[in-house]
Amino acid sequence: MNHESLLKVTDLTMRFGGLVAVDRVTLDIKPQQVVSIIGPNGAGKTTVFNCITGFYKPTGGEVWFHGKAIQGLPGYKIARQGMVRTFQHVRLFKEMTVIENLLIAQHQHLNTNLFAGLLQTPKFRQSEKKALERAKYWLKKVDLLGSANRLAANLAYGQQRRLEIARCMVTEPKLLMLDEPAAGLNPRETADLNVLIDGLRVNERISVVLIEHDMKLVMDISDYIYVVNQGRPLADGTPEQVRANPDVIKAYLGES
Ligand SMILES: Nc1ncnc2c1ncn2[C@@H]1O[C@H](COP(=O)(O)OP(=O)(O)OP(=O)(O)O)[C@@H](O)[C@H]1O
Repeated sequence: MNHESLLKVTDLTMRFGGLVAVDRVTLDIKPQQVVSIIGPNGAGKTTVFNCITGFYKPTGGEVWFHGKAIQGLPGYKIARQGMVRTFQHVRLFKEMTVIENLLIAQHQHLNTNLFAGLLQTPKFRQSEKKALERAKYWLKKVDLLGSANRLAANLAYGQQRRLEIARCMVTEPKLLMLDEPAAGLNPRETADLNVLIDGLRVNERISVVLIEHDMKLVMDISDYIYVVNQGRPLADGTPEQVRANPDVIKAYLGES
């Protein structure tokens, strides 16, 4: 295993009965890299995410994160090792306020001891204070500080998507996985997302993997791109290399 890698996936395979949804996909994500996975609808991108993040148990292949084999571990254990994700569809606690969403994410992540909470031990109070500071820091970053006490359900769609990213970031991950973060956003919101993701790499020094259909965003933001087609790797390279790859042009870019 290459110790330069943050995430290394080799020959990842996922079968559903007779369907091979993911067929020997290989990925190599370095620290502080933004990497996109692209491909047409049904290519297997979300299934790759589900296998890596522990929502599915892959039927084959290896997943190494930070030097440890993690394939087959449950999602919560993988999340605690510093890999967190968003989903294609917004998944917030809609009946809670914006800031409560960020506080509960930290409780879930740290598995805060309820007993310590009831007793209000100094250690517990200290960690509550830190959790609140982190929540405020991320609300500011995603431009939602003014909406801290609104119900998540009452936010505009673009704000909900930003809150999801903040909810991941308060757990201080090493790797953030975003499933179609620009879907449903207007061009201005997509441009803001571009700046936000770039800031995660530069300021927070984390890596980001995204599944995305917005080619402008993908080409602008990615250090490296993997293309999958019908579950199989089709091509990979820098945005320039992928843009110039005849197979990719034929299969995808030529379509739009
Ligand atoms: N739980 C499941 N059971 C059976 N088949 C599944 C399951 N999840 C995904 N598939 C199938 O696996 C294939 C890949 O689906 P997947 O959602 O990973 O594609 P995708 O590239 O993410 O598509 P999109 O861009 O539309 O989100 C599809 O044929 C899909 O129907």
